[in-house]
Amino acid sequence: MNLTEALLHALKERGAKEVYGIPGDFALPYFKIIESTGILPLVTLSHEPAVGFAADASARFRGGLGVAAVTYGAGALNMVNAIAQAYAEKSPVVVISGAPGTHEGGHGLLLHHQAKHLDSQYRMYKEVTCDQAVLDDPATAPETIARVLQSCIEHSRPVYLEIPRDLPAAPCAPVPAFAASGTDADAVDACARDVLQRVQSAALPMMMVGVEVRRYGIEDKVALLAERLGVPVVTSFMGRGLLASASCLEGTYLGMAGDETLSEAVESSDGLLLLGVIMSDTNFGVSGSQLDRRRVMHAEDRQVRVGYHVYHDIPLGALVDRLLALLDDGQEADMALSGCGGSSDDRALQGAGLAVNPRGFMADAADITPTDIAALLNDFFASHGAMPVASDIGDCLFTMLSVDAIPMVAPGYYASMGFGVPAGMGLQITTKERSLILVGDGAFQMTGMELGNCTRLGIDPIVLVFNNSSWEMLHVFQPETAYSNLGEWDFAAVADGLGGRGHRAATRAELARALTQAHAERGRFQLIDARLAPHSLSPTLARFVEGVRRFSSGQ
Ligand SMILES: Cc1ncc(Cc2c([C@H](C)O)sc(CCOP(=O)(O)OP(=O)(O)O)c2C)c(N)n1
Ligand SMILES: [Mg+2]
Repeated sequence: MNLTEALLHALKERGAKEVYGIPGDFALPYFKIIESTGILPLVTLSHEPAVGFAADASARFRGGLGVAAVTYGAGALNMVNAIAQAYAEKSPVVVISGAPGTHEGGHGLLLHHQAKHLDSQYRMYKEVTCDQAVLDDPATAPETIARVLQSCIEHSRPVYLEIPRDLPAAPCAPVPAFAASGTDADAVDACARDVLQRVQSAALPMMMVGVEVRRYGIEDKVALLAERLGVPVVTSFMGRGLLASASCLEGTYLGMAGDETLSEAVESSDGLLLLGVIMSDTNFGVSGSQLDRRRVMHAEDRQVRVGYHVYHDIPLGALVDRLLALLDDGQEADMALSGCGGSSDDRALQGAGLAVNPRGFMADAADITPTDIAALLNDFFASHGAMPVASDIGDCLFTMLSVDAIPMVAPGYYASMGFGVPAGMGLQITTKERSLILVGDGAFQMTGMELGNCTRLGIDPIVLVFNNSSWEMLHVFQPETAYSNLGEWDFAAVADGLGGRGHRAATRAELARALTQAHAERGRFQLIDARLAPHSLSPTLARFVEGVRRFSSGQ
C-alpha cells in the first residue's frame, strides 16, 4: 500500500463518499492514484471555491466527512473562503493539497505557486482548520492521518493535509482504525444532573437545537429527549429543518424577525437549554433582549456552559445519552411535564412559531414574489415529496423559512455567496437523489457556470434562480445607492448553452409551468429563471431588515 491509498482507505472507512477536486502539477501524482485505484470516486469541478462548497455540502448533508483535493498555491488558496465557511459552520471537510517535493525548497529558487514562504499556505490553513499536518514521512503518516481525521470527526471542523509531490506513491502502512476519544463518565454525569435540575426547576423551560445536532448524527436522540423532557423546542436559524417531525417543535427562533410569541418565550425562558447551537449574530443578532447567561445551559464545541459554570470535554452525544439515561432511571421523572407544552403557561406556545406556511399557489398572470415561490414549493413537496435542497444566501434563504421543514443545507451564518449551485451538485452526487438548488441572481453569477459539468457528472438538479436583477439584500439596507442593480441577465439562455434546459418565467402561471416541465425531464439540469417583481422581499427578510433597523437604532 502507498501513502495515498492509505489515506483514501482511511477516509472511506470514516464515511467519505467521494473526493471533489481540481489538480495541478504539485498534485498530479496523488490525483493519478485517486483515479487509478477508484477507492473513492473523483469528482472534478471547474473552480476551487466550488470544490470546497461541494465537499462541505456533502459532509453536512450526510453527517460524514467531505473531501476537497487541490494543488498547491493557486488551487488551495482559491478555496480558503469555502473552508473558512466550513470551519465557521462546523462542517467536517478534509482538505488535501499537493505541495513541492521534500527536496525542492533547498535550491534557493522561489517556486511557482509560492506566495510568501513555502509554508505560507500551511499557516493560512491553520486559521480555518482544527488540525493540520504535512505528510512528509511515510513512517509516521498512518498515525498522523489517524490523529487529524479524528480531530475532523470529533470537532466537526475542517482539517488540512499536505502531501509533498515526491511521496504519494511511497510505501506506507495502513492507517489505524478510528477510535473515539475517551470521556470522563463522572464529568458527563455531573453535567447532565446539573442540566436536568435546572430544567426541572425552571417555570418556563425551553430547548433550542442547532447544527451540531445534525453534524453528530443525534437528531433522533435529541427528538426523544425533547419528548421525554416535555419542554417546547425551537430550532436556531441555522438549525432550520431539525426535528421536523417532533411533536414538541414550535418553530424557528428568529428574534425580532420571527414570531413574537415564540421569540418572547425563548428570550424570557428561565431554563433555556441550547443543544449544538452556534452563538452567532445570525442566530441571536436581532434578539429583542440579551439572553440572561444565568438561565442558559449551552452545549456546543465539546463544552457545556451551565450559567457561569463550564464543563469541559463533554461531547454533545455523551450529554444527550446521559440525560436520557437519567430519565430512563426514573430520576426527575416528575420533570417530564404533561405533554409537550411544558407548564400551562407555555400552552400559548402550542404551535405559535409553526406559522402556517403559504400554500395554494395561484397560477395566474400576476408578477412572481418570494412568497409565491414558497407557496409553489410547499404545494410541490406536498405532492411530489421532499428533495435534497441546497440554498445560497440572499432572499432565497429567507424564503425557505416559509417552506415546510425539509432536509436542506445553507450557509446561514458565515453566509458566503456561491455556495448554492456547487452544494446542490454535491448533494445529488453524494445522495444519488435529484436535488433542488435555490440561488439569487448575484450568487448565480459567482458559481453558476459549474452547471456545465452536470452532463459529464451524470446529474440533473433543478435550479431555481430568484432573479431580481439586484443584490437585493444590500439594496434594502442602502436603497439610496444604485450599484446593487445588476441589470438584465438571460440565465435561461445560459442554461441551454451549458447543456441544461432553461425556462424563463415572468408570471406565476409561467413559473408553475416551468416547474412542472423541469420536474418531468430527467437527464439534464433544469434552470428556472424566475423574474421577480422589482424589490419584492420575502416576509422574513422584510422583518429581519426591520429588526436590524430597530436593533441598531436601540429601539
Ligand atoms: C462571496 C460573497 N461576496 C459578497 C457578499 C456580500 C453580500 C451579502 C451578505 C449580506 O453579506 S448579500 C449580497 C447580495 C446577494 O445578491 P443575490 O444573490 O442576487 O441575492 P438577493 O438579491 O436575494 O439579495 C452580497 C453581495 C457575500 N455574502 N458573499
Ligand atoms: Mg438578487
